[in-house]
Amino acid sequence: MSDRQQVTNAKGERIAIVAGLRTPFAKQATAFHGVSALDMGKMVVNELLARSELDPKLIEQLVYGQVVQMPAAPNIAREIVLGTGMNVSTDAYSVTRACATSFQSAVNVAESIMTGNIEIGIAGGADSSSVLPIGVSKKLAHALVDLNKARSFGQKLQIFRRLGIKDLLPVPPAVAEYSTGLSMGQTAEQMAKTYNISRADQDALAHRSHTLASETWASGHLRDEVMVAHVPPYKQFIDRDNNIRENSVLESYAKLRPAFDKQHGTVTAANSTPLTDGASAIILMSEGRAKALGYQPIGYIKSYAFSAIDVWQDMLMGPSYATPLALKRAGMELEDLTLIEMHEAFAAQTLANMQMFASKKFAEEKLGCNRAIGEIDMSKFNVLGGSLAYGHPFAATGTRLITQVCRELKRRGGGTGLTTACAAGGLGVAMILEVE
Ligand SMILES: CC(=O)SCCNC(=O)CCNC(=O)[C@H](O)C(C)(C)COP(=O)(O)OP(=O)(O)OC[C@H]1O[C@@H](n2cnc3c(N)ncnc32)[C@H](O)[C@@H]1OP(=O)(O)O
Repeated sequence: MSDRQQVTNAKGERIAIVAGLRTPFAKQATAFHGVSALDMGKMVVNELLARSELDPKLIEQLVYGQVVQMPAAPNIAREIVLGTGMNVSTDAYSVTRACATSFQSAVNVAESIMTGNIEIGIAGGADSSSVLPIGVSKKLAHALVDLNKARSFGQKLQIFRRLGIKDLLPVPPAVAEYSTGLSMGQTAEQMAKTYNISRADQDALAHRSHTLASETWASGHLRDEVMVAHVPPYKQFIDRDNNIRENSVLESYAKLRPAFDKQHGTVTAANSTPLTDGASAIILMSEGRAKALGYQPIGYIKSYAFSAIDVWQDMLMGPSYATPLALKRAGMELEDLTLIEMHEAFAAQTLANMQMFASKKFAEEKLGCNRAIGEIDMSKFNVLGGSLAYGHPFAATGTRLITQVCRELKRRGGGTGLTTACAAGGLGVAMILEVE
C-alpha cells in the first residue's frame, strides 16, 4: 500500500472547500440559552446558502453531526435539510466522532465526491451545552418501563416503592468517558502530571490564546466567516464569540482554583475550554464543478487521517498520532507547513501534544519512527488564538478550524495548513489543507 493519499475524484480533481461559516460561539447558558443544536445548525446552513448564492437543488448531500444528541431528532442532518431552504431530495445523514465530529462529516462528503457519487455537498456540526437531553436515573428508567407493563394499582405501587428520592433527580449528560467514567478535565489533569506541565505554562498558553483571538476579532478578519445570529424569538442577536477576554491579564489566571483536582490540580476554568454553544458548516465540491460554477475555492483537502489510542491514561493525545499519518499521506514534513492549528481542549492537553511532537523517544516508542514529528514553530501555531478562547461547541470545532485556517492561509498568500484535534474515546484527527 502506498503511503500517499490521493484526495481527488476519478478525473484527478481535488476536493475544494468553497465556503465556510459559523455562528458566533457562546458560553453555556448565555446568548444561545434555549436554542438547540439543530436550530443553530439550521441558522448556519441557511446563511451559508444565502451567502454563497448556491442553488439548493445542486446540493446532493448534507452530512452533519452533534456530540450531545437530541433524542427527539436523532438525524440532525436530515432535519437541517427539511428545516432550511434546501431541496427535500438532498440526501442527509448524521455522524458522531466526539470532538472530531465535523472533521468526520467533512471527510464523508469529501469521500462521496472522491468516489464520484456526488459533486456538491455540505458538512458541519453543532452542539448546545445549554439545551441538554436531561435524563433520568437508571432505576427510574427501569421503573418507568415496568410501570407500562403493570396491570393493577398494587403492582404500580410496588414499583414506586423501589425508588428513593435520589432516583427521581434529573441526570444531565456528563462530559466524561463512558468506559472509564473519567471527565475530560480529569484526563487533562492526568496529562499535566504525566508530562510535567506547570500551571504557569498552561496559564500562559491560555493567555496567548485569548490575546490572539481578541486581536483577530479587532482586525475584522472573522466577519467573513462568522455570521450574526438572531436568537429566537428574534429580539436579540449575537455577533461575536463571547468567551474571549478582550483584555486578558495573565496575573488573574493564577488566582483561580483548580476545577477538576481541587487539592493538587493545575487545570482551571481559564486554561480549559468552556462549555460552549455553536454551529459551523462548509461547502465542498469537486474542483471542476466549483470552477464551472464560478467559485474561487478557499482551499483544498490535501490529506487526512484518524487515529485511536486507549482511554484510561492521557487519552487526549490524538494530534500526536494522527498528524504523522496525515503528513506522510501528504508527502510532507512538519516544517513544510505554513500554519499549524491544534484544537486546544485544555492547555495541558495542547502542551502535552506539543511536547510529544518534539520527542524522538515518543516517535520511537509509540509511532515506530526514528525521527520526532518535529518541534512546533510558535510563529505558525494557532496564530489567531485557539479553542481556549473561542470556545468549543464539540461538533462545531472541526469545520471552524478548517475554515479559519483556509482563510488565514489565503491572507498569507497561500500555503499548507495542518488542522488537528483530540477527541473523546482516545480518538484523534489531522487534516492538511492547501491554499493557492
Ligand atoms: C476533546 C475535547 O475537546 S475534551 C474537552 C471537552 N470540554 C470540556 O470538558 C469542558 C471543560 N470545561 C468545563 O467543564 C468548565 O468550563 C469548567 C468546569 C472548567 C469551568 O466551569 P465554570 O466554573 O462554570 O467556569 P466559569 O466560566 O464560571 O469560570 C470560573 C471563574 O473563572 C474565571 N475565569 C474564566 N476564564 C478566565 C480567564 N481567562 N482569566 C481569568 N479568569 C477567568 C471566571 O471569571 C470565573 O470567575 P468568577 O467565579 O469570579 O465569576
